[in-house]
Amino acid sequence: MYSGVQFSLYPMADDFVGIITGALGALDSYRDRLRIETDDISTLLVGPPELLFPAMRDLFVSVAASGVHCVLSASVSRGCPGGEDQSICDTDEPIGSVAELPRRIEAAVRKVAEAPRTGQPVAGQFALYVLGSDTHMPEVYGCIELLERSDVLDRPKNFVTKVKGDAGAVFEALSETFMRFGPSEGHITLDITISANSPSPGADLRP
Ligand SMILES: Cc1ncc(C[n+]2csc(CCO)c2C)c(N)n1
Repeated sequence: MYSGVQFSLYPMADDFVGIITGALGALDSYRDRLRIETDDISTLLVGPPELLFPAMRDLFVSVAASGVHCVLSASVSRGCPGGEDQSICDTDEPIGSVAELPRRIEAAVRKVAEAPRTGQPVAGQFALYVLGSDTHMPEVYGCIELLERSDVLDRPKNFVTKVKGDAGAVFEALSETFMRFGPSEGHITLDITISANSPSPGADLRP
């Protein structure tokens, strides 16, 4: 199954080139397991689905820890038809609807509870899109139940769900959403925005 992400980091700082280039160094420990390609718009990660969010978390937290206001925008995809290079995406993890929804939510809640915390608060919003499926809403509501039970749900908004909390919990909840919801063989995508250190009133409150 082809899985990967195109993501961009936007640090609101004069030295954005140095910050982005330095942040990409945080991916070095993943380079043997992920195909990584950077261009002027974004960085591509292709590889096992369980590595995509830890890699983005490490990169994002490495920048956010400096206090700079930064935003990460990501389009994550698995099961995209026609993808080449699938063997690098091999995984032993259970993917998608291999069990009834309540069991998958339980397993995901446990994983988020066990995820290491980073001490870095983040806010974000995302949408889960289950493509080519007429039973997508239970999967979306299941994912929102996971967020609520993991204490990272902020609130629903038009077209997206808002999340907040420690980066460790938020990235793990998004990873679990990617791994456990939607059909096992089908195509799903997540459209994600994560922010840290925003000067907006009420943003990023310590969880
Ligand atoms: C994760 C990530 N990858 C690529 C870019 C695109 N980009 C914008 S400025 C810059 C540095 C100068 O080359 C690069 C690579 C991004 N913003 N974030």
